[in-house]
Amino acid sequence: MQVAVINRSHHPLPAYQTEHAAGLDVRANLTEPVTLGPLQRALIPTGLFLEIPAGYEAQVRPRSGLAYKHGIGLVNSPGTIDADYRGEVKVLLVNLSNEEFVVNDGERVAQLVFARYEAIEWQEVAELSQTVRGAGGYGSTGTK
Ligand SMILES: O=c1ccn([C@H]2C[C@H](O)[C@@H](COP(=O)(O)OP(=O)(O)OP(=O)(O)O)O2)c(=O)[nH]1
Repeated sequence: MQVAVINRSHHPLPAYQTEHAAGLDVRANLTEPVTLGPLQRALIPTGLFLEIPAGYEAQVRPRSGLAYKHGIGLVNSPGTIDADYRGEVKVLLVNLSNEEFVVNDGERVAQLVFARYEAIEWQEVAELSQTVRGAGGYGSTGTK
């Protein structure tokens, strides 16, 4: 699938790192570093502007390396880039550790996964079909 992109960052376009990688790592496009104290959040610009084909979205997902090594996550995980969005893709980072973290220019802060979605129409009804699960959830099937 081809996706139109304007790259106003000073970094190359995101690229798949391995043959079957689902995500394209996106880099912070910063004029100066951003320091995140414990539990602080910041909207990190990427310099990327997309035109995603109708029927698709881009999910902004966290990177496990940043999460594991530094406790850095996304506030709105996963973020959603709509097909009709023409603004800059931004990454809403949060520091979940108890130490400062500095986001430097070029840091790979998240990954973009492109995915199909279905637009639905509501069919309002009085009752839903019966199932074994019924309304059970939140661990209702056991303790492990
Ligand atoms: O991590 C994100 C999430 C969203 N967006 C952009 C693209 C998306 O299409 C738009 C709106 O996102 P969303 O629908 O999550 O925001 P909202 O809070 O519902 O605001 P709006 O009323 O603008 O839809 O913001 C990003 O750049 N990064």
